[in-house]
Amino acid sequence: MTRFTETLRAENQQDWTAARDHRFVDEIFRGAVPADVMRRYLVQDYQFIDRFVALVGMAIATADRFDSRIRFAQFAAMITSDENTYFERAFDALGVAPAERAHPVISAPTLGFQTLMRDAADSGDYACCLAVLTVAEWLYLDWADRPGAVLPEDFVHAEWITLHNNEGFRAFVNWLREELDRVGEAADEKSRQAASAFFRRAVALERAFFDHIYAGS
Ligand SMILES: Cc1ncc(C[n+]2csc(CCO)c2C)c(N)n1
Repeated sequence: MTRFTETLRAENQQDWTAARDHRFVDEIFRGAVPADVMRRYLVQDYQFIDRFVALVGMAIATADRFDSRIRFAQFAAMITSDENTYFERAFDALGVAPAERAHPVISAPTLGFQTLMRDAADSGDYACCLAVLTVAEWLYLDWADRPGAVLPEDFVHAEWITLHNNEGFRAFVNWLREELDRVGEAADEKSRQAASAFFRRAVALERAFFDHIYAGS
């Protein structure tokens, strides 16, 4: 039987591929993302984390197994720890002012993501939470995973790649996919449809997010 996550990706192949093979991805591997584009990207991306952690919280609450709760709890601890100072260092290197880090004008795709994550959490449905989390992680592993690629010199570019293609991240994405396969295959058709709709919205927004950082440059 085809994996549920494979079916979901295939249903969204156009947006998925457009994101994975985006100009941004090509440029970041060459270390050639223009500074103003990288600045816009990271400033907007930084506005994700709050709703993202809330969504992980709902996944912890709605998971059907203790083991799954533990996985997500450990993931939440990792993404909220002080260990990763990438954004701070990147903002320093790119000269992003404090107000722009804390309270930027929120772009339409960022607002779309915030709404999507809120909607998924409000659904109180584990498969719907998983669908959104899986896209956010799996699509990033997919673009960042270029075996043998030489990393760019600038850490702003290089670390954004290695954050999304390291072994720990890969293992977590593999687990997320297995989890969504398992839960999706056990769900009734109506719940599966609901999770599919969240997956679709997430993939479309990932593409729109990459697109919009180039608008106007
Ligand atoms: C638009 C956008 N989509 C997905 C990710 C990937 N991502 C979102 S939260 C998270 C875990 C904590 O870093 C990861 C890997 C991103 N950064 N920006």
